Amino acid sequence: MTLVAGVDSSTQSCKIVIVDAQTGAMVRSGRASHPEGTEVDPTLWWDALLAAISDAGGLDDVAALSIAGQQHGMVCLDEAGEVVRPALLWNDTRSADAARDLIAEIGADVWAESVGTVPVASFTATKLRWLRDAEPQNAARTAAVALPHDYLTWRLLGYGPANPDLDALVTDRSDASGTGYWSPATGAYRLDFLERALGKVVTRPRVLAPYETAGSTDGSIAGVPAGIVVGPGAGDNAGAALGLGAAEGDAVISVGTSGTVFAVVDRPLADASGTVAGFADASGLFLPLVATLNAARVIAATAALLATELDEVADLALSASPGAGGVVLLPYLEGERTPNLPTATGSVLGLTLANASAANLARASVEGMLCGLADGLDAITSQGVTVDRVMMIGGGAQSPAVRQIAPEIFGLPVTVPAAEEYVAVGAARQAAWVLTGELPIWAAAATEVFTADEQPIIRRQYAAAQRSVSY
Ligand SMILES: Nc1ncnc2c1ncn2[C@@H]1O[C@H](COP(=O)(O)OP(=O)(O)O)[C@@H](O)[C@H]1O
Ligand SMILES: O=C(CO)[C@@H](O)[C@H](O)COP(=O)(O)O
Repeated sequence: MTLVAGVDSSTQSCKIVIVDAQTGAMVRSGRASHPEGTEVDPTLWWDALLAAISDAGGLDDVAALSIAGQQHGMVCLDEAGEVVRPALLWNDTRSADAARDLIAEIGADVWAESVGTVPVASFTATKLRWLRDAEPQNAARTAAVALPHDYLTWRLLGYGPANPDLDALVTDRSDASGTGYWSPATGAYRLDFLERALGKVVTRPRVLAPYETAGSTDGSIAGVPAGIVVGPGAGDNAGAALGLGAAEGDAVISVGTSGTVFAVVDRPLADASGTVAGFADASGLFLPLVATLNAARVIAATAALLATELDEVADLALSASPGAGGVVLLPYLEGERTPNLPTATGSVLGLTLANASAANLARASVEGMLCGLADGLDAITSQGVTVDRVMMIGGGAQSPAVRQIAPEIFGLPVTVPAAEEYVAVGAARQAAWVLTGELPIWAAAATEVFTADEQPIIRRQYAAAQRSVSY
């Protein structure tokens, strides 16, 4: 049996799966935690990757490996291969003003036509503009900019401070498309956009084709044997699409640290409103995507508010009626990206003596979080993307309340595949593709389908609450 490995270096943790390259059957897995915060030293992600590999029993019998990861994070390297400053993550909103400036300079429509996206604080380009203005000494020291998964791939291939070849950095289409200076439509960097953001052009990772090899491990890293073929990797959402085998007609909703809604389509999208990001996918196609900053952790925050556990929040939420008796939670606990409200905070509205209960607050938190994703799904279909099936993944999809309430809000059945690390599975599938030259067809995961009558009151009162709050 030939084994391949896939990694998901996500916001909260690093996960690795080791599977049979031919069938995708799980053999073993491992994980390690990431530090909290919206800026993180990338060397700690590297430490977590090595810890996850060890937790999974090592790579001695693994033939190929790919790394997928959280998108957009700004990893700045100097000429010596040292990290210049902690990486700003996708959910760090300090570059909101930089996003506004970049749009003002050339116009949202030019951004969308040129690179498929309109700047928001999440994207790498806006973080680079922030660096240029706020930390010019660090901008001056920056010789290369990479994304989280690019940095890990580079380190895995034996590069780093001891072997600082910045020209050896590689990435893939899906993650490159989240920078704001690479075009999914042309497959080329817009160096003028990179220069506009950072004030200079620096080394950036070479963009590999979906099944092009990045190289092989060289045996220089303790715990990583020589000769493992390394794939180009992917952004985490594109990795999940590959892991699920998402096809035309499928919309995937991920309830992880971020909330995302995305679909695989055969043409690049350019939404000048900025709501839908016209990303590339990991198979050579395209991945229109809407992201929110507030998803699974809204439920965790509600558990903290109610001084209880996640399971109890779900039980409470399911004990309340649709609409939570009129209580609405606008879940902007980390600011928000869609809608673009980087400085917003969360609000609870509609409280009365009659409805003020733990059950209604629990339901309102699940409803509010899902309403943001339902708005995202609408934005994607309004771009002409056909959706026949909604699939829901991510840690938050393990909540019985999220599963059962989602169809009331989406107005569609919601398919939840068996709990699995689909980003890491997608990376493993890519590794098998790179190894064999053929994208393997793996059996689809078992699924559970959740249905419910649509409850229009939920989105109606959520929309009214949004209109009533000014930011
Ligand atoms: N049963 C559950 N109910 C609600 N949230 C959950 C449940 N299980 C896991 N989560 C949440 O899912 C999140 C992790 O999901 P995951 O998809 O791995 O995120 P990421 O990939 O962004 O790190 C955590 O915030 C965790 O609290
Ligand atoms: O910013 C985006 C997508 O544009 C996020 O989806 C990040 O890629 C983080 O992913 P998770 O850690 O939540 O999986």
